[in-house]
Amino acid sequence: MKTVDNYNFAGKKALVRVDFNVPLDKEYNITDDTRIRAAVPTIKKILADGGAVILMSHLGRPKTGPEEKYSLKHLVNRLSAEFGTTVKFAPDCIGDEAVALAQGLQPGDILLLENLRFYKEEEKGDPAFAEKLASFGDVYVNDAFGTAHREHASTAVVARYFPKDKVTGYVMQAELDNARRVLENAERPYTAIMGGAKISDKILIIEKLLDRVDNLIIGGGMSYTFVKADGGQIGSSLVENDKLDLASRLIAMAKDKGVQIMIPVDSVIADAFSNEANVDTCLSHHIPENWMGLDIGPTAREQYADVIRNSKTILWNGPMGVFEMSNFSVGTEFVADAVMEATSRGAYSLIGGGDSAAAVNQMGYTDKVSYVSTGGGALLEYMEGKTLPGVAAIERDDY
Ligand SMILES: Nc1ncnc2c1ncn2[C@@H]1O[C@H](COP(=O)(O)OP(=O)(O)O)[C@@H](O)[C@H]1O
Ligand SMILES: O=C(OP(=O)(O)O)[C@H](O)COP(=O)(O)O
Repeated sequence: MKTVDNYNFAGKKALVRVDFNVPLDKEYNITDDTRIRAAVPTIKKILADGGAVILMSHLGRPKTGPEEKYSLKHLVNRLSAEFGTTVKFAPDCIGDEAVALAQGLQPGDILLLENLRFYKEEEKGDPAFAEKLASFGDVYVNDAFGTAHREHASTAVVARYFPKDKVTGYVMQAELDNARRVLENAERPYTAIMGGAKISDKILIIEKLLDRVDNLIIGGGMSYTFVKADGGQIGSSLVENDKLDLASRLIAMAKDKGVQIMIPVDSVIADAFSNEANVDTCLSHHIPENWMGLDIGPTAREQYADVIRNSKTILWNGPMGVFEMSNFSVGTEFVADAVMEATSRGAYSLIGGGDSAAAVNQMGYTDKVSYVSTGGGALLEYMEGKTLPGVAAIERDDY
């Protein structure tokens, strides 16, 4: 492996792709800094060698250019405090100002570039955009495990401009080492728990996981696409209508493969997406019009906890409900409790994803599970046996 440990950064400018896609509240305070803390050792290694660091990341999923709530400037104070230096900020990730700031960097300096996704070229993997980013550094470091499943300009394409000087960081190495252990040696019963809101990304992964797991537990916003596909009435719950056929096929496929697929029998419902909304409980197949499922219900909780407690390997990505709101956090807490209990009895529990890590931290369980990964989708894709583009771009000489 080409890693930061085998590279001397003295006198070099390191272009470091990190995953600083952290949750922010309405006042733009960081509500969970797991991904920032994770990136610190790599940055410190570069600085200790006598290098300078140019940090680049995305934040959220901006659709049409710059937006205040997706600005990485909200992270500057946190980073400056962490490193005991004033972290410089380029308010545009490319262009004259960024060029001048990068050129002026001295050993020990840190520059943070504005959100790469303010340019559509980032997600398109545009080579000209990647080349502009590449011009800032002498060496490319990819430490963004959470985004390693994306073949974007900054996560993969940029590596082409550093044929000899490209390495992975400590986050990437630790994550891959840990995930590989589970991938190659999962004790049974093996249970995957999937939830959250990124349905179209994660539903595709289920098919591959069906070849590996004994139980597949579905919760969170993803549930209602399955409930609707199964003929249920889901009110105004989150749904991806173009994935209904796929959801039906997955239910049938699980039966064929002898995998127990679990969809929440009941849900906590609300008449608005708010903690102040009216709240009730009902069967997930009979959610009234204009009400939405925002958490798994009391029966589903018990059923899920039962299966989890009896598992020997647990892979969990995505909260069971809108855990950020106290009225809809019980399902996630229940599942977290069961994961913790199974772990204390010797199971290996791997929990991944920005929001999932935040949920586990919020409950104080981080040290009571086997490993908390900074990646959600990336972890799942790796666990289905895929080569991650962000890793391939570093490892392959011909990328
Ligand atoms: N039933 C639901 N309806 C709408 N959103 C939900 C529901 N359940 C969970 N969510 C939201 O899903 C988000 C996390 O999804 P996701 O990004 O897929 O997870 P992770 O970041 O852990 O990979 C959380 O913000 C949570 O509020
Ligand atoms: O938060 C992330 O992934 P996750 O929600 O799967 O944990 C990563 O930063 C990737 O973000 P993306 O799914 O918008 O490419």
